[in-house]
Amino acid sequence: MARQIHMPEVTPSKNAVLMVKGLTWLADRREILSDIHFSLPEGKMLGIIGPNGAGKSSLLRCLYRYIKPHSGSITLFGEDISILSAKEFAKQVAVVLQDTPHHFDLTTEQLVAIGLTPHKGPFEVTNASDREIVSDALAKVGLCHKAKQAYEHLSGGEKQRALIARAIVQRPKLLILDEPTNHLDIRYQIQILELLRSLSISVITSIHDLNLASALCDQLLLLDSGKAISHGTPSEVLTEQRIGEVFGVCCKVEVHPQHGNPQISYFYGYDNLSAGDKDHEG
Ligand SMILES: Nc1ncnc2c1ncn2[C@@H]1O[C@H](COP(=O)(O)OP(=O)(O)OP(=O)(O)O)[C@@H](O)[C@H]1O
Repeated sequence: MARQIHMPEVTPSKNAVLMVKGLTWLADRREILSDIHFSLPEGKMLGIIGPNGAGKSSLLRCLYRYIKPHSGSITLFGEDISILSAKEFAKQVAVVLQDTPHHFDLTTEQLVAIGLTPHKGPFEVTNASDREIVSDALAKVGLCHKAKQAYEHLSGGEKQRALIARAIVQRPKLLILDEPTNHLDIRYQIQILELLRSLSISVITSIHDLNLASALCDQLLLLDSGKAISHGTPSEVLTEQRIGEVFGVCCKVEVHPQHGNPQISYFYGYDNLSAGDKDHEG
């Protein structure tokens, strides 16, 4: 049976921060992302969801200019992102990745202060107001007590929170995160996503936990085998049928008693792996 695609029209909107049209990206002559369209309204949080190998990180890499799409366009406040200078781009877009280069020599607060760079002129030194911005960001992610400690000696979850603090300090208009909750315990998963929501900036984040995505994202974009299968509110995207088709699992979707968005319960003992095993392998 043909799968139903649920994609609203991408209409140019005055308050769209980001507009993606017809984005296609190939690696080794294989189409990894196929004709992706979506737009992100200002101040909203968009969760990119989908099975392993669906193309979530590849899409984010196109958005933060690590890779160049083979066709299609990406505009930020109406401007093609490929023509922005590195500094101009960094003033508007901050990125938090899972794997970051080692920062052996830096304390946590020094790492966070790197986020100030796009807003400073050459040779400008850190002043009292910069230090306040850094300590504010450390407080927001619960890391004040680690300010003077070597960043390399933080735990995986603490490093992740320090990187989010660095992105906050950058004061971006758009924040792009690749699985920011990966290393975090459940308390910090909720806290960090709530923090991101409270920043009043537009956020695009890939996320594996569908219940967390449902609770905290305004919109979801569901990818499968490099194609956008569905885009809309969590209630529009997270249906039992679609989750079954795309992830190959059996589930029940109910209304969450607190936030009213879908709450998914998974059933065990159903071998739907063949239906869900759609990585791009081969
Ligand atoms: N540079 C590359 N060269 C070749 N193949 C690539 C490259 N980058 C990504 N791919 C392939 O593209 C597909 C999508 O990868 P991507 O990392 O974007 O998926 P994902 O949805 O983020 O997966 P996961 O949930 O496992 O992190 C995978 O099959 C991957 O092997």
